[in-house]
Amino acid sequence: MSDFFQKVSQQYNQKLAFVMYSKPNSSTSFGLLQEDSNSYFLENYERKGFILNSFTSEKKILFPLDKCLQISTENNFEGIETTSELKETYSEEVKLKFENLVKNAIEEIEVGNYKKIVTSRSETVSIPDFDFIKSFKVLVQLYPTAFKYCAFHPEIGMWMGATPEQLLKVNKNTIQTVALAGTKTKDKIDEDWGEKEVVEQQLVTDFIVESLEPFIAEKSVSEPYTYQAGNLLHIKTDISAQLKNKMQLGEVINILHPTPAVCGFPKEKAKDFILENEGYNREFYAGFLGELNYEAVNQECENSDLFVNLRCMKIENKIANIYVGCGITKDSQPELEFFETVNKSKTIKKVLK
Ligand SMILES: C=C(O[C@@H]1C=C(C(=O)O)C=C[C@H]1O)C(=O)O
Repeated sequence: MSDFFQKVSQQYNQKLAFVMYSKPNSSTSFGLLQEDSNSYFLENYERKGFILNSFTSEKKILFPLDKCLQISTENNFEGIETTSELKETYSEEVKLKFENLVKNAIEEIEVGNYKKIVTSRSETVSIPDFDFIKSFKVLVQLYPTAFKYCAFHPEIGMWMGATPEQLLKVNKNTIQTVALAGTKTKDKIDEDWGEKEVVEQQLVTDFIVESLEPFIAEKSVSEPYTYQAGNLLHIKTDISAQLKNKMQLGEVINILHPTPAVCGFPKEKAKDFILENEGYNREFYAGFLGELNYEAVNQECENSDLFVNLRCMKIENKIANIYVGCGITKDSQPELEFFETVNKSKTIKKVLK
């Protein structure tokens, strides 16, 4: 085993916090190994470190840079098997329960209370022979364009994922974000997007652009385009702008998170619907994670690189809890939405084989 993974493995054996991650299109994995057994939480957005922020923002775990050993490795993991087809397995009971949640959301949207609600579910898979280092390597190999990570913290256990969605990238005063929504499988690449997906994604773009307006200048918004994430395709719009005041980073994050891509619109009402109706705790799923105020090499500035925690799982006692959701609008069909979550769960299930 390489030195990098040996250190991570020792860290885990001592039940000390760590995170390892590899950014989109990068050939490097980074690790932060916390040197003490304290729990650190983010109190303000001037801190430097790796943050794991829960969906409701109740928990903001920080791996402070000044308390961590920083390590890295090149991603040339040889001999890792990454190709295998998955059987679809789900119970009728699970399907019915999710379809009822979706129906409930559609009814609320039809009476005009919401424009969009993102409903989700968690699914458990038994993993008696799970090896987190091997699974992380497979994630990195399988999803080069995603943000891949594996984090362990005594407060929250082990989480792992490969997300296609950037929440916010900050470089000097330039900020970048995306509106990502609408889903179909890769084999439908030549079919046009349906009206439902186009409307659903535009709503995310409009929310982001309108709510960032007071904080930004010189914005640039791309045309929506098709973006591949594993076996799925999404509609994506790239948004960039100049931040008027760097001190407003925390406010910008609070405005963006959770976006209508993972929560709904109007935001606070949709969050309440989710908390009251989903019937389970999302914890860190659909929260965000990543680098906060890292010193950029050769630049006199600090950079942040944050991602929405999607296509992820929590590992607990030889069980993987996989989290998957989908955006519901008035035109949603409950059964199709259920199958969308089944397709999304394959991203993670592939690394459990
Ligand atoms: C909610 C998830 O994904 C989000 C919802 C999407 C949709 O509804 O089409 C697409 C991409 C993500 O913004 C998830 O992966 O769990």
